[in-house]
Amino acid sequence: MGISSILIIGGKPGTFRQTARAPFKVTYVDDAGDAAAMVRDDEIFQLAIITLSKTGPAVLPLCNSLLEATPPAKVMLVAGDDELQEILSWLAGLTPGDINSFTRSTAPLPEKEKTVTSALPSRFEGLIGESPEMKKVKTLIEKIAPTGTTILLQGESGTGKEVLARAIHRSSARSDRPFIPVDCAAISGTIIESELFGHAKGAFTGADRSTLGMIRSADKGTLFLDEIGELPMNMQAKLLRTLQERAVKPVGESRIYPVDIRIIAATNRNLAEGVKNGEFREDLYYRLNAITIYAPPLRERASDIPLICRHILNRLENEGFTQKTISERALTMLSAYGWPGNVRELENVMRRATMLTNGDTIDTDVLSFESGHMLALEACDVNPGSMASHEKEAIQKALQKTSGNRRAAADLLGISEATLYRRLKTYSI
Ligand SMILES: Nc1ncnc2c1ncn2[C@@H]1O[C@H](COP(=O)(O)OP(=O)(O)OP(=O)(O)O)[C@@H](O)[C@H]1O
Repeated sequence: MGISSILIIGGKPGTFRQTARAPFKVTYVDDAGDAAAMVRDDEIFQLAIITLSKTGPAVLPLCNSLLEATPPAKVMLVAGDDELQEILSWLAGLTPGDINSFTRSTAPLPEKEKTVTSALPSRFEGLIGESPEMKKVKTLIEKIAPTGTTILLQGESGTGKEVLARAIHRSSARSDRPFIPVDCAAISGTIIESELFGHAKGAFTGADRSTLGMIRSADKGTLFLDEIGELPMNMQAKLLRTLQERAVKPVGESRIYPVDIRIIAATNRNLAEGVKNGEFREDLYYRLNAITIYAPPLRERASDIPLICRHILNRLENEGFTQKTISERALTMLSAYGWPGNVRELENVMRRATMLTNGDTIDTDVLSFESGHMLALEACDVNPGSMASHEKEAIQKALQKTSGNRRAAADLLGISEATLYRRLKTYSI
């Protein structure tokens, strides 16, 4: 079944930002009656967290609806906002796989400590790879994670920089405190200051209550600044001051608040180049790259591909896909590919292949990717001609699955409609 979906009832507005990038769907509802209506309307939740101080007597019928739903949801009752806040910061650090172990360990009225301990994921969970390149990275993490040093993660998109950051957090003394990821590229320039540093009530139009901001939400924990190279110059200056003074000044406030955070920053750009071009502050660059870890691209650790594929297949099974294995021939083909999108692209290829495979075993006929990136084809029993025929077959299967709907087929194949049209012409389909 593997529904990665959580319902949260009650709680203070503004406390939920921590789970904004959590790798599962989170739905927030203020009112227990509304929540019960959603369950009656057949919305499926894997876990419901109910704040008792906000729900009153309506909690009983709601619990009944959740427990009687098909499949039944796990229910966790928390007393008030403080407990909810603690659980949310902890959820933000989980992966979809963790959710299963978490819910397995959750009784309707859990003892908090017991639940927390049994749900704690292992340090390197989600960081799959036994190649010499990955082993080097893991050894480095073991050495530097406990020191609390600021770390800069460099690597191409999709190489697993966020996975590495979570592993560092878990291996540190801060592991039971929040891990707050911030995608600097995804927050618009106008709100980034208040998102990061918080704001006072009335600081600007629409600021009807004060907020903590992500930096203070990460107090005693780890702040993961993804795509740091995209941070606007004025925010770079304010971040630098925060790091130097270990204090935050929210927008519209005159006072400053001390914070104790570990920073892990990540970028797929060459930051040193950015400094040279005047796009990134040199002082902040030196502050951030006390230690740099390079996330190796997948093509440089192709020996990890079979392990990662198995991991992805397990994850897909947890999401509700039927169990599949992968043929040796398909693995050989995957190992010959250049993976410009790294592990993220491999996940997409495996997801598509799983959807297109009717039997138990994923084979080469359902693997589709840009053949321009094939490597060393002569080293395996695959040649560019067979690659084209596999691609053609994958397109035909996708069109069959979508009853000829080209847009849906393009989505299934993970390519644009324009690319699909070009391929249809090329292969005379
Ligand atoms: N070593 C790994 N083992 C298993 N899965 C991985 C590994 N590395 C990355 N992934 C998976 O690949 C996907 C991309 O990882 P992640 O978001 O950490 O990459 P990233 O380098 O931060 O990408 P970007 O630069 O685009 O933000 C995620 O779904 C992650 O779970």
